[in-house]
Amino acid sequence: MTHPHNPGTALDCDSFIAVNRPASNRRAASLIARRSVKGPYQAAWLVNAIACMDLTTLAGDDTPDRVRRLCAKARRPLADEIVAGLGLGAMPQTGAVCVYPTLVSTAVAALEGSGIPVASVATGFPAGLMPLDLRLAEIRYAVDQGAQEIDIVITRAHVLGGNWSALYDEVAAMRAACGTAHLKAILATGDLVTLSNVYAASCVAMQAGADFIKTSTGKEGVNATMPVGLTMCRAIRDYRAATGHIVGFKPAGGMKTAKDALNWQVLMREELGRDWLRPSLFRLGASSMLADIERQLSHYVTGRYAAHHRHALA
Ligand SMILES: O=C[C@H](O)COP(=O)(O)O
Repeated sequence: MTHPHNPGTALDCDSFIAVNRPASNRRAASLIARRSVKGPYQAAWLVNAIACMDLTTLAGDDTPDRVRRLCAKARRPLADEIVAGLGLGAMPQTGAVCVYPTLVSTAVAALEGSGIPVASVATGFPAGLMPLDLRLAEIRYAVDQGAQEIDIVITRAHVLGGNWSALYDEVAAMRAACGTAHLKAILATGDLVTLSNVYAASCVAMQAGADFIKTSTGKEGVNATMPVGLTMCRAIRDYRAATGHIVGFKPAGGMKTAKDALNWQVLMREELGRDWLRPSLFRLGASSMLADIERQLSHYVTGRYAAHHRHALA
């Protein structure tokens, strides 16, 4: 991740706004309905989605072998004939590989020489219900293992109780524990009830120094949705206007199709502009989206769909 760290600001609860859900739903629906990306443009956007993907495995039965296979896929996400058919000069690579802390060293070794960073979830992922000192120790462990990006989870109770200073202090302490690693703050928006809470939590995470704000762990009942994404993008925009600091966005959880990859990029393009359509400011967190992207690109190149089992992994 080449973008400089977000230095954060003091806590500023006056920056919160009330978010109108029906209006957000309408705007999110119209964004998708109005934009249809076809042909070579679609292929280019799908290749960009690969470059912006945090290729993820966060399952209870993860093993070093699974992580090594995932890392091999991160290095070579497309078959050679697709890369040649698209006329790409080089094999694309994913934006990062995202794993649990105990698998960071395996991923670092498997990605050696590729330049692909390892992201680690931490802070008692996915619920975060652990004493703060243990959550901070987990961050330091993941960084020591070689993680360059840390995906933290926030204490949802701080949001639900409106305890903004506690949320700010928690994220600021996590920011400090990350050292030079980038901090991505998972808001677990499916647990936050209102879009106004999503907006306020976004503001506090950014003020406390988050480099990215991320929707979901993939474990909540509701994961990344467009109205939530819209709300978070508006918070990023407003934070930049107020402070000049630039923060990235990561939708994550439940995204499985190439169409999802296109829709999220349309949201970025429309709400934050072209500058956000790159891995330093945009990531798609997904464990099972790459296969459909590869399938659609294969169709673009060959004119026919390969069987699903041809693109089984990730
Ligand atoms: O951060 C990434 C998510 O945990 C992935 O969620 P997913 O397994 O639903 O794609």
